[in-house]
Amino acid sequence: MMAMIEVKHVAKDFKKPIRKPGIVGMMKTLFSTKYTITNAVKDVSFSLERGEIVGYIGANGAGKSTTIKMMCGILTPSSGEIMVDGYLPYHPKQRKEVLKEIGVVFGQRTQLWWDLPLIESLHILKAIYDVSAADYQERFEFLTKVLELDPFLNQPVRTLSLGQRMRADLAASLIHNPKILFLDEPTIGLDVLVKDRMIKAIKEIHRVYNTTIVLTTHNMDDITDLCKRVIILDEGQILYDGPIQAIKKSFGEYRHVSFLTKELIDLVSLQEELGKGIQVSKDDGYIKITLNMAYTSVNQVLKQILDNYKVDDIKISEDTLESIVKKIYETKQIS
Ligand SMILES: Nc1ncnc2c1ncn2[C@@H]1O[C@H](COP(=O)(O)OP(=O)(O)OP(=O)(O)O)[C@@H](O)[C@H]1O
Repeated sequence: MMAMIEVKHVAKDFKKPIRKPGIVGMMKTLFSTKYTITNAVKDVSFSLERGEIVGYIGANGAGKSTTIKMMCGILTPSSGEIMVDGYLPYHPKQRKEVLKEIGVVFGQRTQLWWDLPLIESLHILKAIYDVSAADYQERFEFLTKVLELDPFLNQPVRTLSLGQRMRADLAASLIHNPKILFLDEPTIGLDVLVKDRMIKAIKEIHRVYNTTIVLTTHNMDDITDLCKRVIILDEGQILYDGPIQAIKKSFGEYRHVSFLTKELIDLVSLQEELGKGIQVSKDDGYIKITLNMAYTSVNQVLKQILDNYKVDDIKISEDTLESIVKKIYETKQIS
């Protein structure tokens, strides 16, 4: 079966003339042949099957938006090839076909007509995408329900709150029932409640339409809630592509036991007492023990603490995806 998205050895370089200061410099810049080259994306390959949801993550400037823009046909790769449902998105003759297949939400800016009521924007999109009346009605009802658009359908987009605007944008990106949805920071700036509703709606859309979704975000909760697979990008290259569970496994062999006691504790001797694979530190009044499960167990550590100290409070935690990903960015490697 053909993959829904196939990215093959794609690279993208941006060429920018080196600017010289002042008006004379500006004139010189115009005729200059000197450039700086940014290799925003270097040799990236992956493929997505129909209905997959993948988290495309990486630090600022890693090349995420550049990849998304190439998959949407806004930018052309410097080398390599991208196929979206069998079409080249940046090919002038195939662009139109690809646009029918994709929906895009850029959290940072709206795609809607600012002064028009949402309902009118949806009507315009219906005409642009040539959606039949029956299809439009079915999707409109579904989207109005899952995204709770009713209260503000008749308001101009510029008067919407950020949460309402994001929901409106998501509805607009889906009115032509695309097979693929690109979400670039869809929950940026949203409060926890609104964010949760947005995530729920995306899940429901995926359940009903089996949409292939590429999600770019800095919010690891979104990734954990929505994706089974992540692609981690670093300086234009893929550092990891696989199940979230596997990263958690390879980095998640650490547990943290934190306890509160009134007793005076010498951290160095505590560390020696507890043995191999243990690190002891202070954390907000608590004594924090980080243990490597390859050497010891939470049970063992708990027993030692409770046998030896009078404990007022105790907490056990594991690394969150957030802290694991931070470690991966820092060490730039994955075991
Ligand atoms: N049009 C452009 N012209 C020149 N350089 C660009 C252009 N677009 C992006 N870049 C550069 O390419 C690199 C990758 O940028 P990109 O926007 O893809 O990163 P990102 O992973 O989406 O980052 P962020 O999380 O900050 O959105 C950056 O160094 C950026 O400055």
